Amino acid sequence: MFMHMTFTVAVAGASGYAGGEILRLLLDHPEVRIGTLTAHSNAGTPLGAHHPHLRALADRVLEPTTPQALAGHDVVVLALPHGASGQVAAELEALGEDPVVLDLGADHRLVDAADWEAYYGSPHAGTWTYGLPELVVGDTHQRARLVDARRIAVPGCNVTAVTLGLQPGVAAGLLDTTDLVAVLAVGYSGAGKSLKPHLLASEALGSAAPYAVGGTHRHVPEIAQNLRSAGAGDVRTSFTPVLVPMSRGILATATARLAPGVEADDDALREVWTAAYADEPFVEVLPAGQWPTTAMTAGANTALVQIAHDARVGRVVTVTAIDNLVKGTAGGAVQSLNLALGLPETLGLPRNGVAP
Ligand SMILES: NC(=O)C1=CN([C@@H]2O[C@H](COP(=O)(O)OP(=O)(O)OC[C@H]3O[C@@H](n4cnc5c(N)ncnc54)[C@H](OP(=O)(O)O)[C@@H]3O)[C@@H](O)[C@H]2O)C=CC1
Ligand SMILES: CC(=O)N[C@@H](CCC(=O)OP(=O)(O)O)C(=O)O
Repeated sequence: MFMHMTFTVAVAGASGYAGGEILRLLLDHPEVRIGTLTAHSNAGTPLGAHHPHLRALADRVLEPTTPQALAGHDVVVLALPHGASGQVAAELEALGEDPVVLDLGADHRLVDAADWEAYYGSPHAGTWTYGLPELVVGDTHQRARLVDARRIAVPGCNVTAVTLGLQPGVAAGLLDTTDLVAVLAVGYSGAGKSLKPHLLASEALGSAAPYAVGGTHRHVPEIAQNLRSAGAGDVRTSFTPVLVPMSRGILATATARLAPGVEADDDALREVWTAAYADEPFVEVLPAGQWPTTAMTAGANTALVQIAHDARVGRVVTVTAIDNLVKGTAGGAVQSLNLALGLPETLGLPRNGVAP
């Protein structure tokens, strides 16, 4: 049993998609009181102008994102563009504040500063405790490190899907990680709420569009970092995201050759994946023959996984569906926050999607 306590949570970037989604979840979280909400260009406007579905907070006026506005809370959520979150976190610390800070952006995810500089082209802000409880770390899981953590770097949404799909096979030594191929169907909310001409409905509806092709996507080093944590040596991933006309969701198809000398059929693979996630509240391997869809995970903090062996080409095929805004961002953040605060990991988090 845990002691009931109320934690005050400030959300920076509350006008955006990730900020709005964590507010949706926190409004139904029994141990949380929502404190200051901030924005940037939309400071001074009411939250209801940006998230009409969050009716209980409709009249809350967004303050400018300053360390002073975020001070005095138990928890601060940074739902800001990368670069901005590192700066705000440093300013908050300079003020002598030590809340639990969740960075939903990329600034504190990577361990290797050279990786950061190569993919983001700016100085590295530092490395925080990585917020993927299910990540395999040697003989244990990342959740052990999240208990009592004060600074949490929430993973990228594409990374979450690819990591959860491949990780059991990597941890069991079944996969050749030097030849990974990941192709993802990605919903538009992943790109954030700010106006981008190629995301206008007139451009995007009825069309599928690849982006960050040819190994340039910023999630490539983060995937490698996670799979190395799970036991891989060299990790090489061909990573291609494809925007598809849906507002939420990621369907990640990640494939790999079996490691030299390993033989496995569908049933053997399913046994490994199922055992790996048997105790996970938010990762499910579907029954044989059933494949994940994004609709099955919409609104839920659940990742759905299926595996097959394509014997003709000698590749293991994993398919993983998540809601980018829930398990891929805000839900994963609340899951890690629960661990950091000593609360049950599943508190306030939906497991079932809203399909159709
Ligand atoms: N969307 C997703 O599926 C995912 C997002 N993330 C990460 O979460 C973070 C937020 O993303 P998302 O909500 O989608 O983005 P949005 O564009 O929807 O929201 C961005 C938020 O940050 C504020 N903001 C913009 N520029 C600045 C600045 N220079 N300084 C301070 N605040 C600023 C905006 O305020 P205003 O409205 O006032 O301009 C807005 O509140 C990003 O780092 C993103 O990479 C991670 C995983 C998935
Ligand atoms: C559709 C779209 O653009 N999606 C984003 C995913 C958002 C995310 O995870 O971003 P960060 O790692 O920067 O936090 C992308 O692929 O970059």
